[in-house]
Amino acid sequence: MSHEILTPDEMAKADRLAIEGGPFDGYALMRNAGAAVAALVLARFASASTVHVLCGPGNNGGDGYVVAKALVETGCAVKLWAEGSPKPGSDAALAAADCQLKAQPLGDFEMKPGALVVDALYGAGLSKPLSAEAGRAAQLAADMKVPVVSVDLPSGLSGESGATLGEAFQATITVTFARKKPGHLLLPGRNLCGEVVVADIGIGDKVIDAVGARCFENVPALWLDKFPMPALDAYKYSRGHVGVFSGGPSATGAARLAAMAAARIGAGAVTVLSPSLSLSVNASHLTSIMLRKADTLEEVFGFLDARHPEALVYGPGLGPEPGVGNFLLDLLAAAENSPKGLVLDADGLTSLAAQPEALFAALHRMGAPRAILTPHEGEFRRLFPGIAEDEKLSKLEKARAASRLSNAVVVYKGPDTVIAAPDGRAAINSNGTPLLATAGSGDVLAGICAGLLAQGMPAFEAGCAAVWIHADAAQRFGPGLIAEDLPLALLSVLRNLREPGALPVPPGSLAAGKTLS
Ligand SMILES: NC(=O)C1=CN([C@@H]2O[C@H](COP(=O)(O)OP(=O)(O)OC[C@H]3O[C@@H](n4cnc5c(N)ncnc54)[C@H](OP(=O)(O)O)[C@@H]3O)[C@@H](O)[C@H]2O)[C@@H](O)CC1
Ligand SMILES: Nc1ncnc2c1ncn2[C@@H]1O[C@H](COP(=O)(O)OP(=O)(O)O)[C@@H](O)[C@H]1O
Ligand SMILES: [K+]
Repeated sequence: MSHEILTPDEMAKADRLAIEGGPFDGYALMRNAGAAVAALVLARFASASTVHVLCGPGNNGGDGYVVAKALVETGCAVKLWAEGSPKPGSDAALAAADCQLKAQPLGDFEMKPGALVVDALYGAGLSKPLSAEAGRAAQLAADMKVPVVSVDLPSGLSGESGATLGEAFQATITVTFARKKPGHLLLPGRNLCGEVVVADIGIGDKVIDAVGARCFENVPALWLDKFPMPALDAYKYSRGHVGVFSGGPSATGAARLAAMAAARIGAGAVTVLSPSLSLSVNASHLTSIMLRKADTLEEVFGFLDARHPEALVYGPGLGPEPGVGNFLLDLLAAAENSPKGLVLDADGLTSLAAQPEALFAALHRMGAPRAILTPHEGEFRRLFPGIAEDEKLSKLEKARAASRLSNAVVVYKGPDTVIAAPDGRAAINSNGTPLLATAGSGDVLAGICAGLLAQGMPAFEAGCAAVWIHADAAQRFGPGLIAEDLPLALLSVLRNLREPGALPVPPGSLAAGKTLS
């Protein structure tokens, strides 16, 4: 795998293990890193009039000295500006000594239009806000609109959290090493990095495996081998049955969006469970989706006993009243009726904000994580106030803590959606698009999650796949997208995922692209 995401501590461990295992020592890794940045500068910015390399006192600065030396040797005009000087005996000190250019103090930094800035001030070791001089340099680069190549991370950005400690550089391209860090994908970091290029500096996959990272960029390779394929002898119920709870007469659309999405992602049967007052409005809008009256718990149990749905969607359009939450708790308390899979979204989360412990206890009683919670920022804050308010935690750590607490897969939504499992695995999504910021798109996501759960996909992989597919569908549809468009836009995503060779076809299954007609 190459989509692990390493925290700065994990990267430091990789660095240590790589040096112990050879063949590269620390300075050789630094030379490889600097050479990769210099090669990118030459490939992308050959016409820059002058390359200004800004070096800090640590190893990030060490990389900068290597870049400056390599560029001078190819004939580039290079100026070197330094804040502090490397510790004697460090790799960075070796790099500074090997660099023939004399550094000027960063406080005097100036440049002309047409230049390029290589930002090698601070990377993984950022420990405090940028100094006034470094902040001024970042501002000058922004004001003069010169391109900035940041080494490892834009200086001022935390690689751990994606947050800034005061001022930060706005990079055009960030060159990082071996693997991405959370700060490259979490906001606002993702915006500050520009394009992220991962350079191989000789830290092999075995070393990365030994680090044991449990966070990944959410790419199809993470879940494709668990993606459901209908067996040749499939029938509608064996392909998975999803039940979606509908709201009252003026709030039924959300459930239908979820239901359509569950069907489009491949569930063989979908039933909308509707209060009697909403039956006629639901009936007038549903065709292949089934409809069943469910005013009382007994009626819901009747459906569960008769139809054994593999997954339920509870929340969209139900209303935030505590009674909505109590209904769910009563449903979950009846162990023999406990659904195999559950997606809790929107009002299903908000209605339990006054008694989250009761929900978490019920989810723990369900055993292996079979629930997916899909809170947006506000819902997360309501359900997990203690975690949400902890400013020391990144979005990644918050999602992980919430997942452990609730024994559910948590899909913490937003432009940088994080999916976390109680066992510590997590994924950060990077194909999100602001086109998804449209009413009802979350309901569609809940339906995709449930459709995948119902087809037997494990909860973590189902959450990851749903988030990626949802965003890919929006990208493919393009501007003008509204939530109603998303279920149909899934077709193009699915077709692409199922291209011959993209998915393993289990024996006895339909070959990719074939239909049963
Ligand atoms: N890991 C790897 O595999 C490889 C890593 N490599 C490179 O190493 C980089 C990490 O190096 P690093 O650990 O030396 O940290 P770095 O970012 O240079 O800063 C530390 C120094 O800066 C100081 N300092 C911090 N913030 C400050 C501020 N705002 N204002 C002023 N000072 C501040 C801090 O001071 P202190 O906190 O100790 O007071 C310390 O002196 C990594 O990003 C990558 O580029 C490559 O060579 C290839 C292999
Ligand atoms: N700027 C954005 N970039 C990427 N994804 C976004 C952005 N804004 C919203 N989304 C996604 O759109 C969906 C919105 O869900 P939600 O807030 O529950 O909306 P609704 O309740 O209207 O359905 C989520 O999947 C969220 O991650
Ligand atoms: K940097």
